[in-house]
Amino acid sequence: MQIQPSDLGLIARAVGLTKRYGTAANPVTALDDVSLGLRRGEFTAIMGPSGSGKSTLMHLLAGLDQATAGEVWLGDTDITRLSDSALTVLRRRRIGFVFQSFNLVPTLDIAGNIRLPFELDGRKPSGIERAWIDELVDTLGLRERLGHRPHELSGGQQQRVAIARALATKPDLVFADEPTGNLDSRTGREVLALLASAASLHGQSIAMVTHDPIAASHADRILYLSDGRIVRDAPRSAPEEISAYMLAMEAAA
Ligand SMILES: Nc1ncnc2c1ncn2[C@@H]1O[C@H](COP(=O)(O)OP(=O)(O)OP(=O)(O)O)[C@@H](O)[C@H]1O
Repeated sequence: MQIQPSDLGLIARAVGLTKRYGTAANPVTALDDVSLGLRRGEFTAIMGPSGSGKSTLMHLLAGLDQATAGEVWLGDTDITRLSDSALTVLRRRRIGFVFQSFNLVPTLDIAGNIRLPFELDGRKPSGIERAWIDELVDTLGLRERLGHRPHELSGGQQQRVAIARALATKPDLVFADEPTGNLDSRTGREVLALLASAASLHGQSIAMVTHDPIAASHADRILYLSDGRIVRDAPRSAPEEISAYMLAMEAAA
């Protein structure tokens, strides 16, 4: 019997993932034969110097970009073989995104933006889902802002709306690109605690790209990338240790 990734408790898996840009004469290998598994309920930080391939890895795992070679599995589905429309549905139902360019809809108010994933899926939130959205809105301090439009909010507040929207449907997998980048340290800590509890309490898998050793210290696992390869797969670590490793990587580059 063939072992399926879901049997191993893996929510996502990359096998021999490679991404090249540029021309044959002048190729850039952004990701070089990367294999990894993301476990159910695990909060993973992805770190590495600028240009090491972090965003490329996240985009490929989320099916937002096509690999040059290799496979990406979400549960039992090889998403590199899905049609665009099947991929869109799978992404909508199972993946949440918190990207730096928030992607909030300017014509919708904050409440509408947070509910958008349900609208796009053609359904209304259930009672339990509404209670969860209320909890997110309160934790993220957005209660007073629900009737406002995105342009009326600060960068940090827009970031928090993007986080509420990404977690609202409790997707299996959440990708976050520098989710605390625009936040003051107190709100940043609250957002990290929220991501950690989404993983530990709700069994969601969180993959977060960050340059911040303090943010990464909240994760269960830290993957370090250098030149498109995973050079270290570490368990939860203290900020000082993460920072020392990052400095050593940058010095060696
Ligand atoms: N569209 C593209 N065309 C050509 N090269 C690209 C493209 N996107 C990324 N690259 C290259 O691929 C490599 C990895 O880029 P990537 O954005 O994944 O790095 P990163 O680790 O996320 O960097 P940063 O921390 O600066 O955001 C870099 O050398 C980058 O210049």
